[in-house]
Amino acid sequence: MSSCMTFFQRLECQILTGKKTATIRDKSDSHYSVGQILDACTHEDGRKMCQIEILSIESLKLSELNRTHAKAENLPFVFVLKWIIRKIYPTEQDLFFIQFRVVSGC
Ligand SMILES: CC(=O)Nc1ccn([C@@H]2O[C@H](CO)[C@@H](O)[C@H]2O)c(=O)n1
Repeated sequence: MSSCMTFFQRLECQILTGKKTATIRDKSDSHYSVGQILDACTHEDGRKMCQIEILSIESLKLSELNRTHAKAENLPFVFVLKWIIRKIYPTEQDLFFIQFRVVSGC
C-alpha cells in the first residue's frame, strides 16, 4: 500500500530544493510515523512530486510556534506562518510540526 502526503502545488519547488523541510498539520493529517518513507503529492491533482522521509512529529499549539518553525517552512517570520496556518485551519489550536527530507525525485 502506498501512502501520500499532499502539499499545495505552489510549494513544490521549495520542497524539491530542500528549502522547505517541515509542514504543520492538524490531527487528521498527522498519522505518520518517524522513519516512514512516502510520496509527496500535489493537493490540486494528486501528482507525485518526490519521496520524503518523516524525520520527526511534534505536537504543539498555535501559540508555541516560533522562528525555528517558520525557518523550517522557508518563511521569514512567525506571524506569516501563523497567518498561513489560520487560513488553512481557521480554528484549530492543536497542531503537529512534521519535519521531513526528500529522499528521491519522481
Ligand atoms: C494540501 C493539504 O492537504 N494540506 C496542506 C496543509 C498545509 N500545507 C502547507 O504546510 C504549511 C503549513 O504548515 C504551509 O506551508 C502550507 O502551505 C500544505 O502544503 N498542504
